[in-house]
Amino acid sequence: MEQNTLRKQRELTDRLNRYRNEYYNYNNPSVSDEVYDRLFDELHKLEQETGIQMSNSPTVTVGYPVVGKLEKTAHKIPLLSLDKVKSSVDLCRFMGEHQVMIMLKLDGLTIKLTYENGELVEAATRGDGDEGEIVTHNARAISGIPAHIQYPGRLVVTGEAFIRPRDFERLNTSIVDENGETYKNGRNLAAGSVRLRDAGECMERCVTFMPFNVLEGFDDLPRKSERLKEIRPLGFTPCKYLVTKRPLTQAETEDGIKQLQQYAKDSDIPIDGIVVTYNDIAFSKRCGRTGHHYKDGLAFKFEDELFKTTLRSIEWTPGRTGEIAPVAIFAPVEIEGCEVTRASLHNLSFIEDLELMPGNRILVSKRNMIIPHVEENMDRGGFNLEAAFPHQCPCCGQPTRVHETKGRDENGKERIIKTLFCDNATCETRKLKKFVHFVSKKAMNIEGLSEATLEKLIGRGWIHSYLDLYRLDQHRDEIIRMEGFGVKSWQRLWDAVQQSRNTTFERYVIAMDIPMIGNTASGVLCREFHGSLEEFRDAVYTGYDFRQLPDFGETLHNNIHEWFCNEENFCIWEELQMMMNIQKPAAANNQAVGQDTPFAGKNIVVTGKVEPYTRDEMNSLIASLGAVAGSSVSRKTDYLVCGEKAGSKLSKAQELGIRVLTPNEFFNMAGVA
Ligand SMILES: NC(=O)c1ccc[n+]([C@@H]2O[C@H](COP(=O)([O-])OP(=O)(O)OC[C@H]3O[C@@H](n4cnc5c(N)ncnc54)[C@H](O)[C@@H]3O)[C@@H](O)[C@H]2O)c1
Ligand SMILES: [Zn+2]
Repeated sequence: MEQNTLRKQRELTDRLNRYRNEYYNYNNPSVSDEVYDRLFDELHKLEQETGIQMSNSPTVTVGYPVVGKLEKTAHKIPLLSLDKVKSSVDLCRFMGEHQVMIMLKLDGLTIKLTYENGELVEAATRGDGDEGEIVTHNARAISGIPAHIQYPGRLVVTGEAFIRPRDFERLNTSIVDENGETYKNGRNLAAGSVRLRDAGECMERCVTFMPFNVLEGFDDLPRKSERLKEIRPLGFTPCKYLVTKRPLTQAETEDGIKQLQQYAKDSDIPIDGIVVTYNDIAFSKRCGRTGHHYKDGLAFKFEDELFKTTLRSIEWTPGRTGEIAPVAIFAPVEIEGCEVTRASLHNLSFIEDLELMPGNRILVSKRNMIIPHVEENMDRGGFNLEAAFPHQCPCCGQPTRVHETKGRDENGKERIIKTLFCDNATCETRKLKKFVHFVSKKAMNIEGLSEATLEKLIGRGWIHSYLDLYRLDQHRDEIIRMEGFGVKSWQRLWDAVQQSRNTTFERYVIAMDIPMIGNTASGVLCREFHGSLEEFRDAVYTGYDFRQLPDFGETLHNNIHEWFCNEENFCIWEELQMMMNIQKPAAANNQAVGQDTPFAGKNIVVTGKVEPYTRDEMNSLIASLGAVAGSSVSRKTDYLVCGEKAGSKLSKAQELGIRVLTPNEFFNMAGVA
């Protein structure tokens, strides 16, 4: 038992350290803070039981040793973390009779600023508490850090560098991390930005600094709040706080927290809780510390709730590509007033990582308040991959296959991802999903042909191939007699089928379901091959290299060639076309526009705000010029149209020597000014 507890303790320590490294060094954690904090509490409990703490335990250390390339600096006074509580009762107990400051817990990363005789001499991160990274070069790129102050001698302030939620929302559409993925939240982006080596790039990230403590200086003032007040005239904007005048009741405490929360919301300041700290500095010092935190303060953290339930089963359903997707079915839990019983498990690797087996107790959340997500398995152990998935397709009974791809996990990190496949092209569910795709809005857009109706028609044996949809009138009388059908609904359906014959290059290509060819790629192909399906097909047969097209890579290139190599695909491609009337694309009809401007055939990326146009409107304008609207800046980009408050795309374009246009220049050249 003792041995088991110790092993578990070691395992938890290692796991938490792995998460800390991801979080602090790479700004890219693989679990949510809720899960991290729960595991942390679990480890803490075990340590109390065994009386043993590993020297690298996260409960006795802070942050994580830094691995970055920036220069390091030692902290004379260690910068520690905060102890956490989850209830206002615990908070009141902590406050007792003492005067406290109730402050915003800013959600960013800690920065320490050192001034000597009025000059900023160093800005540093917290790092592992004893040693941080020097980020002085970025100080002028962060708002709220005065370079010179009217203060003789030494002044050291600590505070938080953060990105306002509204800025994050705007920036996050264009900024990606080293893996090309967008940042999960403002904290990670702030941490990534402050540690950039290029101050220019940092500047674009709109990072703000707010002090929450004066570490050295104003030594004659006995209270923290007084020292914080004194730095305001020096040019700082300290973090918002309330100072208690007498002991607060629980209701008053909760009220104070609400007030601060509202303030943060109104002022667009990101917080993840409230900090309470004793105001008297001499008393605070006497409280002492642990390896992890000073004992004079506490954090009351707001967290997304996790709901405990039991995994009943895993449902496997093949999709149209043959990939069999797993869904967790669990005992009902009520989340935000809705009963939830299902959550996607994404793929086999996700199940393997969580070691999920029916009967396990699991924690479920609603990520961003919307999508149910299985966060954690509380009963790990005894997992066996082979037993975790069906070896026969649940639909057609054919053997399944585990497919391994180099991919990225849900946080954007590269890894091998295992997915389950049914390779049987005639697998009924696969077939059904293919038809669902074929008739969908983006593809042939046959209105009113629902999945349920398709299932019935396939079940009766009336549709085997897409062509059969256009011959459905052969079964008109039987369809009219079908349950839920009648003359009117048949007529509506048949009209919709007829209507869909008037279609476009893009829709036709999307409907064919070439792997990974969707809206964007089909648009590119349409422009490249002048809206002609024949020209596109001929290009395939003469070995056209699709990698030369914007945003087309090796995989897309191969997908197209492989698709056309399949005899059946090719027959459908040709035969179905004869039933269609393919409309010419707008740009080709409107040659004059396309040829008059320098943009025809060019790849144009837009960044920042281009008033009064929305991004969609800009993209259609670009398309109408016979150009391609790219989503990211690369060597294939010809022009970057740079609106207000541009992000990292601008520096990328400058780096690559790509021509940058102001919106006005662009409109002039396009002749739409
Ligand atoms: N998801 C993951 O994998 C992962 C990994 C490691 C850590 N984490 C998260 O980070 C937390 C630990 O990080 P931490 O040690 O920085 O602790 P913390 O962020 O919970 O609290 C301490 C920090 O709060 C900040 N702070 C903000 N406003 C403050 C104020 N007014 N007064 C004092 N301090 C203030 C300071 O930077 C201080 O260092 C964990 O609880 C977890 O939520 C997550
Ligand atoms: Zn199957």
